[in-house]
Amino acid sequence: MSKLIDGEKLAAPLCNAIEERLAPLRQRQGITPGLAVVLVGGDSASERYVRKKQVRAEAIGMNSFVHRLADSVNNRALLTLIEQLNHDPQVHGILVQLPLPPQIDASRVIRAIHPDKDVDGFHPLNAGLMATHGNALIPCTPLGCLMLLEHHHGDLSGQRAVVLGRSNIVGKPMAHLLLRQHCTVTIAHSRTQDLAALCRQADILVAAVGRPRLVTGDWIKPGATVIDVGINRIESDGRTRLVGDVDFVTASEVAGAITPVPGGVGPMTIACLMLNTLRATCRQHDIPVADDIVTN
Ligand SMILES: Nc1nc2c(c(=O)[nH]1)N[C@@H](CN(C=O)c1ccc(C(=O)N[C@@H](CCC(=O)O)C(=O)O)cc1)CN2
Ligand SMILES: [Mg+2]
Repeated sequence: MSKLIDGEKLAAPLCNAIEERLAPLRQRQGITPGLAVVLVGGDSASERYVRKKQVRAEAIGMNSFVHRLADSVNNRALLTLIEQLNHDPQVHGILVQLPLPPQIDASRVIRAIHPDKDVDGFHPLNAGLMATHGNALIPCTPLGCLMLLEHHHGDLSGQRAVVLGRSNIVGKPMAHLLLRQHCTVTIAHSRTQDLAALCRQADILVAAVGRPRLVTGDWIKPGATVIDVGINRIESDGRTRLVGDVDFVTASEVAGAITPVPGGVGPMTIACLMLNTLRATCRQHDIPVADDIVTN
């Protein structure tokens, strides 16, 4: 049986370390980091994730501002709100919860967020800086995956990594982060031929395709480290269950280490958002950025 990579266990000390940095910021500089989350519509999963962000931010002593907009909102109203938040000195981090309804131009919305406040790291400037080893705000889910990998796997240099999925939110930034750690990286996707054979070559396999239990044990190299980013709700035995992109039962018989769903990547996504909000705050106030909390 493989080792379980527990996301809650790593997220908790990370959040504690961030919380410890907030007291001196508040006492010596009078600064409380502020996170603004924009939620469009009433999607229940998005509601839950936004709530998690709000609860965690408040628990560690940040200010949290949630802006709810109707599902029918137009581009102009959303862009106007972002412009206000860009200029609000109480707000150090801005994110727009995805997905957005079809009438909204998501890429224009992301580009409207000031790059210094872009705590999701989705703005093209941050994406470009990350790809060129610059000082970027890094997308929370891939950053969390990297921390889990480094914690459990140690030095990643020379490891063969396969990233399943090419989204701007997870797949592409994950591949860049692994490359930065000197892995040999392949990005696989729906058109990749013989996906199973490719995955079997991976020392590190990151699955982020949104296909429930796609990756089974026979796709995994014995001893590999498997990071499951998928969060899929499926009906099973008359109830709704949360499963990943990896078939945990068969995969855990082969992998050396594996993240569960829930309790793996998800908690690290939220913790890394707190870290990005702290980093964005420090940068906006020209305070040395809390880089010693984690190094990547
Ligand atoms: N603007 C953004 N939108 C979305 C992002 C993002 O990073 N920025 N990522 C996902 C959703 N997401 C954060 O927003 C997110 C997803 C899941 C979790 C999480 O804690 N998952 C738990 C299970 C929770 C459940 O019961 O559903 C876990 O895996 O343990 C946190 C954040 C898409 N949109
Ligand atoms: Mg507390």
